[in-house]
Amino acid sequence: RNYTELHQKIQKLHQVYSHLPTWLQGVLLRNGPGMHTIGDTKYNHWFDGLALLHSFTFKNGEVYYRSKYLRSDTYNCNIEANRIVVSEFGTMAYPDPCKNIFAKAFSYLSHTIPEFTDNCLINIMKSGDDYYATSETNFIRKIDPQTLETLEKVDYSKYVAVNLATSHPHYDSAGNILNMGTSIVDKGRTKYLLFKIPSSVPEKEKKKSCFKHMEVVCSIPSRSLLQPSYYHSFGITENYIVFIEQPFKLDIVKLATAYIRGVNWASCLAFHKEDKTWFHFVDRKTKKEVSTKFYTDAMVLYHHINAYEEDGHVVFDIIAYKDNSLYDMFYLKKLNKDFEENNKLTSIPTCKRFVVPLQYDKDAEVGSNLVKLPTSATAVKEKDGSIYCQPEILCEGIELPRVNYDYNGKKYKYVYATEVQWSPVPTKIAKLNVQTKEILHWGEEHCWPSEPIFVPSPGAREEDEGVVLTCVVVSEPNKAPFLLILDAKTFKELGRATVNVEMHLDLHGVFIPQNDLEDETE
Ligand SMILES: CC1=C(/C=C/C(C)=C/C=C/C(C)=C/C=O)C(C)(C)CCC1
Ligand SMILES: [Fe+2]
Repeated sequence: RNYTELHQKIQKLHQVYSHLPTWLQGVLLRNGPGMHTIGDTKYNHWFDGLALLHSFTFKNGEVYYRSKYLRSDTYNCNIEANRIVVSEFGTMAYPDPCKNIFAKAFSYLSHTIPEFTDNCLINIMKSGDDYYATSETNFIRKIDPQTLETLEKVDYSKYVAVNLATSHPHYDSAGNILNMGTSIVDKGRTKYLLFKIPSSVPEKEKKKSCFKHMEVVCSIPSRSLLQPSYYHSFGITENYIVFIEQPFKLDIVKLATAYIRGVNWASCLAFHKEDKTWFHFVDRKTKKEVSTKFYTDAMVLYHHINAYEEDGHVVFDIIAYKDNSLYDMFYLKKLNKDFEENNKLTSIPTCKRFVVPLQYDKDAEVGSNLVKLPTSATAVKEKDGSIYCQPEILCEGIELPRVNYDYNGKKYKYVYATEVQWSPVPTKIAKLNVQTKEILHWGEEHCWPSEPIFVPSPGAREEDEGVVLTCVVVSEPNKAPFLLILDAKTFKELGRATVNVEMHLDLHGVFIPQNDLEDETE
């Protein structure tokens, strides 16, 4: 395969047309796995693919498309060797020992933690005026949001003791990043760290990066020292951080010996269906964890939707599964032509609301439900003082949820998400009203829409005043993919911009308003 040729093709700008609201100016920037074959080698899992960034630029009523592979160290090493030389989630690979920056992986006998990949394929994070491609290892990669060029690599572990970090950070009202990571360096003290990256540095230290000012906000010890939980996101409210310690766990001993055993990282993750799922609430002001033990049954979740406080309760909405079959669905050998028939999810994504009474009557009787809000979610006091929570089901079959971020941490109404049935590929997008459970849909035959992103209109007064953007891949041959713009209120189409090149199925992204972009030099 001639990669040089492919790169040239995808770097070309493609002008496309549509009728758009005039205020919609900026860049929709998205990330996801793009290249799964290198030379004669193939990745095993969809989440392994080399990151491919793509963007839609809205400028004076026109839309321009471009895409570019993230030039990570992983990408460069693989392309140079013309084979996969860096391990990913579902593929174990062995480096060229002599000319490789991943040489540390070879000294695995003396290091517990292998050197991870910087193939940041999951999401985009905003740090001050800068943008980073993110994944779940200790590396993030700065990118230029306009040219999609790859810039410096940042190693979180140089600043705080994390080996893994989520690709779904949160932002406070001042634009500071709040993220969580797991520290497995010191096996006796495995813990989850909540850390903060300031949005700017003091004027006199202008040469320093925001990362030099990173700080640990608090740490939560792992229930199991050798098996910390895996987590893909977390929630925040005005006063609390919501962290779910699920029984889908990473086995540190397995991780440390994966290279010698020749197995992938995915095999170091296991779902313990007999365990419980523990909820942690950290007070953002005092940085102390709420001491009451709140738990629910075993489950697996990737995405938090939103969380807020109401009358002494923390309400949080998530997308949960009965088991970890989701990860298994994305093995590429299963994603063949007949996957829609052959690859049924054994557990459907379910949108669940938990309502947790942080301030409850301490004299309440054992066995009583402590939830005082109108919901079918319960929280029952047990003999030992712990509280067993059961959710209210909001709906089934949605994934890749997004909300109007101005309502993040606050009482809210709307979730925008993709809709999946019993297959991992979304066929519709949905707008769910979490208060009434009413749902609006958009779908068209052979269309596979991406995570929908809500963009508020200027001066919007209502939560759903704005547009929803989704990239649509068309499964029918010779039909072009497109960007779809929906009115967020009605879910009616406002326009579409057709792309004349192939477009890949992606994961997550951001919309960057024109005002947040540095002036373009044409
Ligand atoms: C490389 C690597 C990892 C990669 C995880 C990835 C790539 C997860 C992707 C998750 C997605 C896309 C979820 C969507 O809901 C681990 C297991 C953290 C740990 C070891 C090293
Ligand atoms: Fe995600």
